[in-house]
Amino acid sequence: MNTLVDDAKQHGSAVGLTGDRIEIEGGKPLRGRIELKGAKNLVTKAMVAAILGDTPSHLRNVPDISDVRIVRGLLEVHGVRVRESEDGDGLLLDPAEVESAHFADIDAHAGSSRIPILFCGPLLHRLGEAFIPDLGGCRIGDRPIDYHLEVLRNFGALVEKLPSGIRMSAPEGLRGAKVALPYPSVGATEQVLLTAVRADGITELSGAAIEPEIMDLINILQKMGAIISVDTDRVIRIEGVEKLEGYTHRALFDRNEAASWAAAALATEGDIVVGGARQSEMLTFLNVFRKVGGAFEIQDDGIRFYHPGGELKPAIIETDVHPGFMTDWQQPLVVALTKANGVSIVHETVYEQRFGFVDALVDMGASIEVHRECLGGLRCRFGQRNFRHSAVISGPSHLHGADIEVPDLRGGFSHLIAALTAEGRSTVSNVGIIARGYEDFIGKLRKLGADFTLLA
Ligand SMILES: CC(=O)N[C@H]1[C@@H](OP(=O)(O)OP(=O)(O)OC[C@H]2O[C@@H](n3ccc(=O)[nH]c3=O)[C@H](O)[C@@H]2O)O[C@H](CO)[C@@H](O)[C@@H]1O
Ligand SMILES: C=C(OP(=O)(O)O)C(=O)O
Repeated sequence: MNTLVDDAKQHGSAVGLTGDRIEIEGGKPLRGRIELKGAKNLVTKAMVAAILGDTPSHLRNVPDISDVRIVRGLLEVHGVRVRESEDGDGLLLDPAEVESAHFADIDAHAGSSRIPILFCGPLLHRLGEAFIPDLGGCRIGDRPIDYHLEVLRNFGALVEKLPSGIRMSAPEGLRGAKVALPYPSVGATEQVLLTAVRADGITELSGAAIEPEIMDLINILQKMGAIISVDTDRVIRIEGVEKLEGYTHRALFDRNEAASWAAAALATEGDIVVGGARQSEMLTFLNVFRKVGGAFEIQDDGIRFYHPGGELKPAIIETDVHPGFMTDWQQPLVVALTKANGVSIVHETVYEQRFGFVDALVDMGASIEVHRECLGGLRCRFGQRNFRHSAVISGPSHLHGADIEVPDLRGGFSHLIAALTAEGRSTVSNVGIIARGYEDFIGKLRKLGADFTLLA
């Protein structure tokens, strides 16, 4: 398994980031405008969907992040020809040669992202077999893939676990199935969609996740020729079809990146216009942002997030599946909550170990305790187990500079914000990990007036 430092180097160098440490002089409000591109959590899946088409696909609004580069490499190993579109804003993905590819290099992609597991359905349809190397992604809990494997077995796939990954085959093809997820997993819902669209017959999925990125994947699949209906109560029905075409699609904006810059504006007492952000996919975030004392203005082509002056207020937040408060939003917002006047609670109900990042905030002077109990109201899956998954944040705290190390993608962004708000100088290392999901975050920080130096 890769170490954190290996991960950081891999992701940073994938996007040409020179240096893996950043020295930040805190205390300057971030001000200005930045532009978002497509969502990491949609774009990478949309790229995989291109394998299902008989003709090339054109995906627009693609961010230059390392997860996209990694999935591009994986697609190329599987015979998909990938090139930039002429407008420089997207990718052309041509799956014509998938059948003749010899994917000898697949092991080189082990541990790099979570996306390889979503290759199963499309590859089983095209080749009758698939090999999935060990997965990567953020280290925020066990991240099992039992739902994925169970779903694939329901479609008729044979699953064989090997020391280096998972081998799958479907000697008799895949057929539609009635599938119920025990928890509305985003990845497992996408697994069902990408497999059911070309399976023989009808699939009914209950307990589905309905995140906006999933809805946009459904838009893409419908453009390709799929028949999918989204019913009430987390039920999705898919009628398998024999043939799908390529698609042309502009990817949904990255609402997780938007929430991160919003939190940065609030914590640094700044004012950031996040170009490309939209209200409807961020309703839940906007409510919380307003309740803690942030202000926003919905514009035609983005959202302005700013600190309107006055005290920030504490909040009780429970992360949840959509339409709840997204788990990927909590880490940047926790930094703003360290500045609020009173006691806030953040109950993480999606991942069991997503508070590793707070140790660094405590070193910087924040008062945060993480408990095993479900604090907040909901009893979640982690309550009677040994996971420290409820954070109590007492503020306001005055953060001071420190040497800190990025633990994962969102935790890393929260560390950047903490350093930007702190008094004095901080050194944040392993920043390459942030390149997994934030396009040109160094350029954006510069544009917003942050005071920093990138170190080798
Ligand atoms: C690339 C991508 O899109 N990543 C997002 C995706 O991750 P990802 O798709 O991995 O997250 P899931 O929704 O699947 O995970 C939710 C929960 O289900 C559990 N689980 C999941 C699958 C499984 O087979 N067994 C199982 O127990 C997980 O351990 C976790 O506790 O959704 C998460 C929840 O919105 C986001 O935080 C991630 O940013
Ligand atoms: C957890 C995340 O991503 P991944 O699932 O790719 O690790 C994230 O985007 O915060």
